[in-house]
Amino acid sequence: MVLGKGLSTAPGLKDNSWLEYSIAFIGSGQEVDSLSQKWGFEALAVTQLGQYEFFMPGMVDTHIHASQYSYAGTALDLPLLQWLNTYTFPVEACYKDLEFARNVYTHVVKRTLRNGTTTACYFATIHTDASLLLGQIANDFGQRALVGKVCMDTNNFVPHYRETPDESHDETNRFISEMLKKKYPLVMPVVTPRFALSCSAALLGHLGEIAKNNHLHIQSHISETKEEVKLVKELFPDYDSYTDVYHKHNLLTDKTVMAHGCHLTDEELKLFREKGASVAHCPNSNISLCSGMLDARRVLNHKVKLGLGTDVAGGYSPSMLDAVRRTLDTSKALTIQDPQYQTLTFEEVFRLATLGGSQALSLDEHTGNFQVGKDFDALRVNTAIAGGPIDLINHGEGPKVLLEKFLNLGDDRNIAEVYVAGKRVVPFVETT
Ligand SMILES: O=c1[nH]c(=O)c2nc[nH]c2[nH]1
Ligand SMILES: [Zn+2]
Repeated sequence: MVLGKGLSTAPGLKDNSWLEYSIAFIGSGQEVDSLSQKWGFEALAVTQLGQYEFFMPGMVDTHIHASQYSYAGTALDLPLLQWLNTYTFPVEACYKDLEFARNVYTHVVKRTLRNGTTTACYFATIHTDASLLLGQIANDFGQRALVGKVCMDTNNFVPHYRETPDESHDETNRFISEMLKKKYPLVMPVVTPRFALSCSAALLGHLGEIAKNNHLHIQSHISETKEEVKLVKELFPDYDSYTDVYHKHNLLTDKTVMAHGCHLTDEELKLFREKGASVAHCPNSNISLCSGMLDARRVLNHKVKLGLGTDVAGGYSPSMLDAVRRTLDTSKALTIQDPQYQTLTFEEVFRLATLGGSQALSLDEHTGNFQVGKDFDALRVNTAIAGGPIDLINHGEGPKVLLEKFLNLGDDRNIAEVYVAGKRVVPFVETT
């Protein structure tokens, strides 16, 4: 496949089923005639990219709270635990109201798709029907998504926003079975204990069993702040570590993604690696709530799978381009503290936002890069879009410069089209 430079092309797409299209072959734009004969398509049907355009893999948001989108960009003045009690729990309690849920969830799915998030791993709320609605909306707009009904049976500060252990267990089973019954091609349920401070040991045990028996994905939070780590130690004194709390409840598997991990020890990262669990790096949230700075290089050196997350609304931006920039900023801040530190490169961070994310969600068989057999999840980027945020002063920039400019300066105006599993999902098709 050739990027930009006025040559062609998109990867060849093979009809895989009634809806999904995977990449059948990758060839050079100069070989269109022979490729069209070999693969049986019309050479005229090939998409020709403009000089400053390219296709890139869709971005993977490995951690986003769809239910917190209504207050994104506000309420960033408290540390995590106070922030949850003051802003988050009262808002999440509103998702009992399905019309409220429909409005916010439609906005967040559209906003993230428009910003190039082809795959999202969502937290919803404790409400099963609203969580199912989020799955339906993601499916209707064509986004690939993992959707989690949040589980929490401990909440002393906002007691009307919690479940009994039995409710949480039964409603999780209902959520999973109803979601699987829908047979959405790209939307799946994910078992979602909020975090150890919100869940009794009994509930964690139930959720681990449910995930194991149904081979499901698992998501939660871990070691975001030092205060949280200290409280987990007090609440679970018989465990070796915060990670061990999840591990002993069968919640640390090769389909687990844990958000944050800023304060994980080397021993805990070794356990992550052993179990194949991954970390969602959420740098905007980590800085916005003054939680900590994840040393992403250390996670990578431990060979732990790592993706990026916006963590809306602890993170104020729903855009994965922001997550890319904050990841680079955090890495540079660590370099300021220690000039020997090996700063992440923009190419490495680009990989985290795409392939890294798909690996972190164990979806890399299907998405993350342009490889024959994977689904075509892609952004058509036009760095020179009229009225856009990028001025290309030097003519004839190569693909690497165009990509770096887009990652650092671009926004949704530069994302001309978004494809998920070969289907164009942005621009949106207006239904009325
Ligand atoms: O950033 C976060 N957002 C949340 O909603 C949350 N819940 C537990 N821990 C959390 N951290
Ligand atoms: Zn979160």
